[in-house]
Amino acid sequence: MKILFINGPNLNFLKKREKIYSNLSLKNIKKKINFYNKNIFKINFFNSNCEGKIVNFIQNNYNYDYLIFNPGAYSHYSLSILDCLKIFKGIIIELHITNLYKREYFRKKSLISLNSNIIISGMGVECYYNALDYIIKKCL
Ligand SMILES: O=C1C[C@@](O)(C(=O)O)C[C@@H](O)[C@@H]1O
Repeated sequence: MKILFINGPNLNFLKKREKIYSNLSLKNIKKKINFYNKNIFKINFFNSNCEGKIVNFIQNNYNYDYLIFNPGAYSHYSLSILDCLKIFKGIIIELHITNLYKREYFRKKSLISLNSNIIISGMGVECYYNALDYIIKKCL
């Protein structure tokens, strides 16, 4: 099973951001997730603060089985990422550490969700591990 694991802008600064996000860094999360890598799945990690780089990465790997994706602020306005997700062949799991519905009005709508199969929002950083657990259970 081949999984893309993408984080969008400012998630590389997770630990330094507002308290609502996490006291773990993205590096720590990746370390934990690496347990699943090779042992169970082939996971391809990517994070970027640049919209075009995210689009390129998805295009180059459009035939993966799953995409676990926290698009960060791009969730709310990136048509180019939405368009590019339409060519992605696998299942798209969109993640948000915070509960978007409890936040500012401009965060309540995710454009990306138009093309997501699953959305997890408000579970904290546990959402990353839960997305992987979901995939494991689907494979049983
Ligand atoms: O960068 C982020 C993180 C986020 O996607 C989340 O994980 O809760 C929510 C977005 O609104 C925000 O811009």
